[in-house]
Amino acid sequence: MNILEHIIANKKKEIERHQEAFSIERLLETEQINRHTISMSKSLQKSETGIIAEFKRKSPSKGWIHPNAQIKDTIPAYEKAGASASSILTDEIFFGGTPGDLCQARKMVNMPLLRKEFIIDEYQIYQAKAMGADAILLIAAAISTQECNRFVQLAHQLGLEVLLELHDEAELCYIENSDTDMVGINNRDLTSFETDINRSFEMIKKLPPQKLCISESGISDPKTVKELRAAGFRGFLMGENFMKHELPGCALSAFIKQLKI
Ligand SMILES: O=P(O)(O)OC[C@@H](O)[C@@H](O)c1c[nH]c2ccccc12
Repeated sequence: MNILEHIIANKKKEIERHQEAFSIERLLETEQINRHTISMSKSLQKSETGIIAEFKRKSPSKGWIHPNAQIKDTIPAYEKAGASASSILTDEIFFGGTPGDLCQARKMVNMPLLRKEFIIDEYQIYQAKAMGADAILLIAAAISTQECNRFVQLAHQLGLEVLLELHDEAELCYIENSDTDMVGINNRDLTSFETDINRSFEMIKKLPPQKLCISESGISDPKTVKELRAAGFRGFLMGENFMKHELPGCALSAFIKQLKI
């Protein structure tokens, strides 16, 4: 079993547990379910920098990055530093996040929030809305094209935007029939953890020119962001580079200053 399969096997059990504790009917009664979401794609389109700053305490590839990071110390600081959006990991076992992290962040900021999760079931999309997310991630490698289309439709019904993550050419078929708002190219191979920024440069040539493209993972240099922007990317998803610092918001602020030079 590769790591992605391992995560998904655990996710299935987690979804069952969550659903038993809190049914879809109950999610539909929560406060955030009717909230007007903020458009992440528009925020990226109008931003000069396009940084999506991620909140991630640990990862399967790096182990613990910032075990005691707090939402209250990080997410408002990301917003103040000029993040166009924030991505919040809600996976507990592998990434050290909690659903409560996203709920807490929602109360503190007005920037768009992406629920970073391994979505394999409609239930998680209702959950994302109830937590206060504005957008969800769908990972092509984790779902079929049929599931992808179904999940995009449900997300849109709930007012959530969709970031569809692709890794290689074989996954281009996922964008053919689905109406995703943003396409992400993950520079990290989720089965081997290797990162290669050239993935982004190669894949963008194959994407329809009108798609809003985001480069994800392994970015640490403002020069790389500038090159990716010149190649057509409008969003840059960065986690470890900020989270490895005691104060991730300060690290983002310094990065954005360098980007503007
Ligand atoms: O910490 P990095 O290398 O800057 O990467 C951030 C983000 O792209 C990465 O966390 C990520 C991209 N796609 C994912 C899917 C699931 C979990 C995590 C991810």
